[in-house]
Amino acid sequence: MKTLTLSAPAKLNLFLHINGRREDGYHELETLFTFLDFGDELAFTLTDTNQNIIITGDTADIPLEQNLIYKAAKTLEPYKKVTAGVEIHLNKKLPMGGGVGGGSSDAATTLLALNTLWQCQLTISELAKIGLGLGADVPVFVKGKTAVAHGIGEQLEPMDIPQKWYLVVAPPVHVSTALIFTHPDLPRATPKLKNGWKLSDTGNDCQTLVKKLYPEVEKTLTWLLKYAPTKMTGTGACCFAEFENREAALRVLETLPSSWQGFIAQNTSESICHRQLRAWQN
Ligand SMILES: C[C@](O)(CO)[C@H](O)COP(=O)(O)OP(=O)(O)OC[C@H]1O[C@@H](n2ccc(N)nc2=O)[C@H](O)[C@@H]1O
Ligand SMILES: Nc1ncnc2c1ncn2[C@@H]1O[C@H](COP(=O)(O)OP(=O)(O)OP(=O)(O)O)[C@@H](O)[C@H]1O
Repeated sequence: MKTLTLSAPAKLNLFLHINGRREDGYHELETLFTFLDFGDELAFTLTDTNQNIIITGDTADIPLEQNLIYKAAKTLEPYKKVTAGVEIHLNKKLPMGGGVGGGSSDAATTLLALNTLWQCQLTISELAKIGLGLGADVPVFVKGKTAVAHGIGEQLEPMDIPQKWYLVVAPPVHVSTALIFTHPDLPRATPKLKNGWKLSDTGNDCQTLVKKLYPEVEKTLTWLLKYAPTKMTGTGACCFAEFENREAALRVLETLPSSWQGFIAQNTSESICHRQLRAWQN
């Protein structure tokens, strides 16, 4: 059996507005998702042992039952049309809980890969619906197109945006998404954008609160802003600065303080996972 190796790319929220809070505690969002050509790598190999889902690689810190890769595979099990288990090897490159959606992207890549390998024959829309049960950010990775999202992040309107280079910096702090979304000081009443909006008029509604609670995030934003337009992604802690070309981004990466981790990448209108999966199928 051949091994199917796919990326689980990072996402950036190029803006993130919170428009309201729903009765179930989730928030109504308006956010622009794009994908980066950098991410985790997952290798899928079918095994003879039915009912068996084995995860190897960089998963040591995550209990199996909570691992989004495992959860995604378990969710697809009832749909499989072949008698086979799977071994999934994870090469983790994205900071965990960093706002770049690493866990959600791993889950989406797992759904897409196993839908093919296990011949589940689910459509992308059906997979996205299943993915929403794993996390608000999973559907956008399943659909794999740069998009403005509404609802809790699942109503997606694909959008063409220019390709840029990004320097993404992960300060050494972990921000809990749930903590930010339950905080009394989070602004929750940004109006929906009107037609003709410009990216320069948008922001991240979580940023002021996260800066206050995590001074390392404030330091990172202040440092990056010396070089380029900068925002935080998701609920942090990662921050990204936007550049017109690779060389400019690389020059700033080379001067990054040593306690911060960073990488540079380009945004892609389609997730690289989708491109790789198509190439494998043909
Ligand atoms: C903020 C974003 O990162 C933007 O991309 C995401 O919407 C978060 O997506 P995620 O990590 O997949 O979120 P989930 O795992 O579904 O939810 C984590 C926690 O975030 C809060 N949450 C998440 C999404 C949303 N629209 N409203 C929320 O209030 C909920 O309190 C939930 O307990
Ligand atoms: N395979 C996985 N990779 C990363 N995190 C995982 C995975 N499985 C479960 N998790 C859990 O999910 C949490 C959130 O992970 P993730 O990296 O998606 O956060 P994030 O980048 O902040 O995403 P978001 O922007 O969607 O909030 C982690 O703290 C971790 O405990």
